Amino acid sequence: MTERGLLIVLSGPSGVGKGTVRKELFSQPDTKLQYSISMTTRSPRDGELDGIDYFFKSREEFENLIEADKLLEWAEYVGNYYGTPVDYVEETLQKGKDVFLEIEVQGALQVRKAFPEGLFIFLMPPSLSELKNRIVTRGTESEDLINNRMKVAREEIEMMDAYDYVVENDKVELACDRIMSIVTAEHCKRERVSRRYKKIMEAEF
Ligand SMILES: Nc1nc2c(ncn2[C@@H]2O[C@H](COP(=O)(O)OP(=O)(O)O)[C@@H](O)[C@H]2O)c(=O)[nH]1
Ligand SMILES: Nc1ncnc2c1ncn2[C@@H]1O[C@H](COP(=O)(O)OP(=O)(O)O)[C@@H](O)[C@H]1O
Repeated sequence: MTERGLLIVLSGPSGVGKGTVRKELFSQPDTKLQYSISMTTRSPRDGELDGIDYFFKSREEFENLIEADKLLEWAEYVGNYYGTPVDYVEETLQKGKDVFLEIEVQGALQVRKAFPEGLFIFLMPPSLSELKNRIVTRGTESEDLINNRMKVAREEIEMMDAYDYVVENDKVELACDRIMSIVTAEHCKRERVSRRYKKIMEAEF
């Protein structure tokens, strides 16, 4: 039987660099991680493509997915719905592959309930002023939305204790290295536990 893959959840406040870090991780040709593309009712930003960045849905379509139990988790975040397709996650883990979710805090806490064995990583900005600086520099949000996101960000940072690891995103490459070291260490730990478990179960009694 194939060992199930590891579910890796990366979250953190808006603007901390989750998307940037995730793209950098997935640009590495030897990556074995599988990215789960989320559903959202947010409008595509310039350059974003349906089925690549997100599956873009109407509110009605999204609510139908909730009704049909097609989402592992979902959350309403700054006026839009975001959610993770459950079938993709389940099927990929079943094949023994690691699935990577990049989601906000409310959703991560729901995943924690469904997958307590998952690996939960919180991406932290070097400071709140640097966080605001990054959101402003990205230039995708109006002033109102930026203030809204900063308010939500403070509440999100308070939730970091619910995660297994906190990783600082000072430099993108360093944050990626830290995340990959955590994933590698977690695999080693699970293999050791699994070998010990097999040894106990196979022993004569
Ligand atoms: N709960 C949940 N959050 C998601 C999902 N996909 C993306 N998000 C999060 O929703 C928030 C807003 O995403 P987005 O509008 O793309 O803005 P950005 O990440 O700040 O550039 C971010 O914190 C994302 O990580 C999802 O499937 N579920
Ligand atoms: N380590 C970093 N140092 C400086 N700027 C960064 C870093 N990581 C991300 N950024 C910038 O911060 C902004 C927000 O990053 P993004 O990945 O969109 O954040 P999130 O997905 O968490 O909302 C972008 O303009 C991005 O280029």
